Amino acid sequence: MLEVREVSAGYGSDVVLHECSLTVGAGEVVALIGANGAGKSTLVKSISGLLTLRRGEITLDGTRVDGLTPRERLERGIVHVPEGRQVFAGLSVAENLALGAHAVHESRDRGFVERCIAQSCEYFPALLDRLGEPAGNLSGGQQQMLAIARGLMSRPRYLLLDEPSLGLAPLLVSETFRLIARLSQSGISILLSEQNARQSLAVSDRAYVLELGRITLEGRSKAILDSGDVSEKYLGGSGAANRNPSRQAALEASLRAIL
Ligand SMILES: Nc1ncnc2c1ncn2[C@@H]1O[C@H](COP(=O)(O)OP(=O)(O)OP(=O)(O)O)[C@@H](O)[C@H]1O
Repeated sequence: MLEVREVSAGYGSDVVLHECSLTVGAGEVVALIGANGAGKSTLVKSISGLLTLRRGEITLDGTRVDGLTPRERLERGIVHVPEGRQVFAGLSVAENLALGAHAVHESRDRGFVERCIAQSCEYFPALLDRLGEPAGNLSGGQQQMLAIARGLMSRPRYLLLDEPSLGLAPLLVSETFRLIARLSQSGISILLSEQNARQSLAVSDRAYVLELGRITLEGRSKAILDSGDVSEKYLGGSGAANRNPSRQAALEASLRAIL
């Protein structure tokens, strides 16, 4: 089990998360839902190690991991697929995927990497046809698939998906949520950070609602969906991302730190 206990975190003098606690059990899909700016990405970055905690602790199967580097957490199976896809546009699809394998395996053995690519792309057959092309040539939806496939190259036990449906056309959004269900069936535990509350609740076992850096609601996803406890502001759709160049630069730096 992945356990986040009373975690506070932030940037500079700003405290964004206030004593947040959540768990992701083996084989579970857990949704972390909240509006733009609620702190979802900050919580995900705290778990993967891109952000240092101010307070609290994070354990994996009872062992503290919050003192570990992002790479050490990756090696223990905590894999972060960051918001905004962040594929390396100038590198080929295969090179982007290989980076995922190299992030955890020192071996640069070509056969090994090729086997990893074949396994990861079982979920994304369309990528197999385009391995030699620059990732920048792919559509937005395909780049999102590539970002997830790159995460799978690291053989996750706990996959942290940050806003995977953001900016995708409705058909691709549905496809992304179907993919999450398939990944879960293969035994990967998933923390799904999303603004798209309705579909996240539909695909997850349990959910937490994050508002202004605080967990304000938690429970079985179906019960939350049925109860109407989550207001229209969460169920209204995917919302628009709060994008600005400096934030985009910070996101890209995050990706480089993971890989
Ligand atoms: N790198 C950063 N430096 C400073 N402040 C940041 C940084 N990243 C996020 N923030 C701020 O932290 C708060 C929470 O942002 P966060 O990205 O965690 O929210 P979110 O729920 O993931 O929303 P979004 O959908 O916009 O990603 C916001 O006020 C945001 O402006």
